[in-house]
Amino acid sequence: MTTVAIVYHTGTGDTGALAEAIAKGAASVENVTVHLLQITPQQIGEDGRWADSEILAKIDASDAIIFGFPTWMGSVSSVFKAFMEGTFSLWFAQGWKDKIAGGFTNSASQSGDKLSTLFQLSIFANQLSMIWVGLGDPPGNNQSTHSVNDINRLGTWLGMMSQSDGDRDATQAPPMSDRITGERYGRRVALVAKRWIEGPSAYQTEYIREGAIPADARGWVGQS
Ligand SMILES: Cc1cc2nc3c(=O)[nH]c(=O)nc-3n(C[C@H](O)[C@H](O)[C@H](O)COP(=O)(O)O)c2cc1C
Repeated sequence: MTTVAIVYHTGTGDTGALAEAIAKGAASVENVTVHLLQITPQQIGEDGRWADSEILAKIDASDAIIFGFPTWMGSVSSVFKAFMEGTFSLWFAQGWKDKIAGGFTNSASQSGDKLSTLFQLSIFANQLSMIWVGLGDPPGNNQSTHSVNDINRLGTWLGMMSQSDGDRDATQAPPMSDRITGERYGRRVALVAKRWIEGPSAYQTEYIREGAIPADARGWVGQS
């Protein structure tokens, strides 16, 4: 059995909706158990660092960890930053060395400087000597025939990015194309982790046609 933990912070639920999509994708892989773990301000101590032994035990027992947070002020959200700093003793012990890592972030603007926060996160994972897994799908929405309904519509590689319109709540934002992209990313990380645990026979590379438009994404953003 391979275990994937999705550890995330969300302020108003948008990043949480993406975390659920990623969990769904990871859980679609046979023999994979998924823990969906939310980081909250209540778990932060007086020293400003995150601590929660129950959640930490579940993360410790996982083979892969996918981290997620909203991009705030062009940076990792403060609550998630407290989580990162809360792993300081783990860094000393290199306690997550050789676990598989992935990451996602969500914000209101198309760019919103999200790339800088994925940089921050990938450096964090590498400081812990984890093995980073990028998105693995080609960029969408970059030709005249493409649209916002494309998988990977924001065109990123380092990790998963989504965008949530500021005037929509978490039932609609991020849009379906981002949620499907998230599902695919969760599945990819779970497959890579499974290969890491069970060996090459447990894994087959999954490709996508460039600019593929998922049929059920249409209509979500009001387009036919
Ligand atoms: C304090 C704060 C800072 C923000 N900074 C950014 C930013 O730098 N770039 C951006 O695109 N959106 C920014 N936003 C918008 C949020 O990223 C956006 O509303 C996101 O969907 C929130 O996700 P959540 O519902 O998971 O909290 C900011 C929002 C807040 C509250």
